[in-house]
Amino acid sequence: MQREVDVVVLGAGPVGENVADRVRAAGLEVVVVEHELVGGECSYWACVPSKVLLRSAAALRAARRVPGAAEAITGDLDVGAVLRRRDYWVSDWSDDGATGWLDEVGIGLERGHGRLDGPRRVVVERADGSSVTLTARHAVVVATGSDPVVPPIPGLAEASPWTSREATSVQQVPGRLAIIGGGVVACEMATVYAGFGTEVTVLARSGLLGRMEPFVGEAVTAGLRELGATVRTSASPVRVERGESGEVVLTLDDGSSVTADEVLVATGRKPRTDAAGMESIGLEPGDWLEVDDTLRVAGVDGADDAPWLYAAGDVNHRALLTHQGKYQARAVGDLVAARATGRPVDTSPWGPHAATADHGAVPQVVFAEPEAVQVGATEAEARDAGRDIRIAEVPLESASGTGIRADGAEGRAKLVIDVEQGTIIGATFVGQDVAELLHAATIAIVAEVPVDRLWHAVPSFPTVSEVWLRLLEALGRPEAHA
Ligand SMILES: Cc1cc2nc3c(=O)[nH]c(=O)nc-3n(C[C@H](O)[C@H](O)[C@H](O)COP(=O)(O)OP(=O)(O)OC[C@H]3O[C@@H](n4cnc5c(N)ncnc54)[C@H](O)[C@@H]3O)c2cc1C
Ligand SMILES: NC(=O)c1ccc[n+]([C@@H]2O[C@H](COP(=O)([O-])OP(=O)(O)OC[C@H]3O[C@@H](n4cnc5c(N)ncnc54)[C@H](O)[C@@H]3O)[C@@H](O)[C@H]2O)c1
Repeated sequence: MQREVDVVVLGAGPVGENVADRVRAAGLEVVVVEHELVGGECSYWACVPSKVLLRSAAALRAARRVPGAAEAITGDLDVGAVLRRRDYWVSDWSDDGATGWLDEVGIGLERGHGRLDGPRRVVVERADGSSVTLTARHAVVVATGSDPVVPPIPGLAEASPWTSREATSVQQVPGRLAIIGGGVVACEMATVYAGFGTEVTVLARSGLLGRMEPFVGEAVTAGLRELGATVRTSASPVRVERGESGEVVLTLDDGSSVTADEVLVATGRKPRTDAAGMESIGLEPGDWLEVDDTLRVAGVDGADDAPWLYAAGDVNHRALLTHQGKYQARAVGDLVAARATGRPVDTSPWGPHAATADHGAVPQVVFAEPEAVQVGATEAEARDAGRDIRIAEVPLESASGTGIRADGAEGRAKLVIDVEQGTIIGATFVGQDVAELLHAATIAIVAEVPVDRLWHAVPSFPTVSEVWLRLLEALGRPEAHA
């Protein structure tokens, strides 16, 4: 079967859905191709279930830190209720709601495995063995996301390790969980399972959350240990074995071993481009798709006269985050629609058709214990880039709102300021509930607000946001100009 449409979107995760939404809003005919669930990894096995699994224990910990509320807590975390709330949020792994929305807005859905088959063509193999060839009049947008990497540690693959999928869709909580990795998934899942009462051992070959400011990893290491987890840094498994009893034994490089009921691999992601027909258009299967700021894929057959292949979301490796992928989706969806309908195109930096923020303004919240958030550059990244910078760094509890919120609350806040520009280029916060502090920093970076002007952005008393004032005080009041 053959079908011609304006635009084909390969992959209906959060990013593919948003591309299709923008293209459809411009009146074009668009089909999304999905071989699993509409809504993608984020909705069913990643962001949504993980944050729901984290939330109940975080709320309980927060209440325990407030005398008066703490005394009202009469029991422990109800893990069964947490899992049921997770099941609700993932719609019991049904995408009926998502496909209903596609119907409502007039986006076509082809269920099946899609692969490129030369310029502008996508072949979809359906579950019943039939296939359809979709030809795109204007563009194909690849939004196929990423898969977890399982490192080649002897015995690991044979030991049926968990990936983030099993960890977020768990029905029977294990008594002991070993986690390989020290990144975001490792820290969030260690927080979830330690909160459930599981004996958690994190095996990180270096410190935790190594891409953030060093104080973040230190705070999360301490936070996880306080929850009862064992955090072993400089520890690498060299062999993994699941015995007949079902236990998993991990032998480490120092000769010691860890025994657990399950082992979670949290060692990064690889692109879903291995079985997507990349070779048919001159690209290498299994590679991340390199794009420019308009999300156009480089080095593609048949694109000499007019661009036709774009990639958004995890698959382009710019930022493996739902919100950033959806930002790219809005830019590329509108760009494809503008090009197709002859409307003006603006790919200039910060224009509607460019994903400029990907370079220096990507926000991320790590929902660990404690929360850790960052936008823009760390001090080390700024120094490596040769920038002339100033640093402001203060304890979170220097704002009285922090102490009112929770007894014994501790944390840290840090700004990286470009001296020449006089603007913030990086911000990091760690501590309870800092997630909601982040967007102010993102706005300051994207809008390039002069730090001197921030003295006029007055945070309310007594909120945690007053830490912004403490940060400005650390930098000093601006001088009046003669
Ligand atoms: C445990 C975990 C927690 C996370 N938490 C957060 C968070 O809190 N916040 C955040 O911003 N990010 C988070 N992320 C990252 C986030 O999940 C991803 O950045 C996001 O899912 C990327 O969206 P996407 O649409 O690019 O890819 P995906 O969500 O992976 O969607 C891609 C879709 O394409 C389909 N597909 C792939 N290949 C084909 C093909 N050939 N044919 C047909 N269909 C295909 C897939 O089935 C899938 O539905 C988390 C990730 C993990 C693993
Ligand atoms: N809250 C959020 O925003 C959120 C939550 C979860 C995941 N994510 C996204 O998902 C992506 C994947 O997360 P992740 O934690 O899997 O990756 P990551 O890149 O954050 O961390 C990978 C970790 O595994 C370690 N590692 C890599 N190879 C290893 C090996 N062979 N042996 C031992 N350790 C090894 C690394 O040193 C690192 O500590 C991230 O890029 C993140 O952006 C986001």
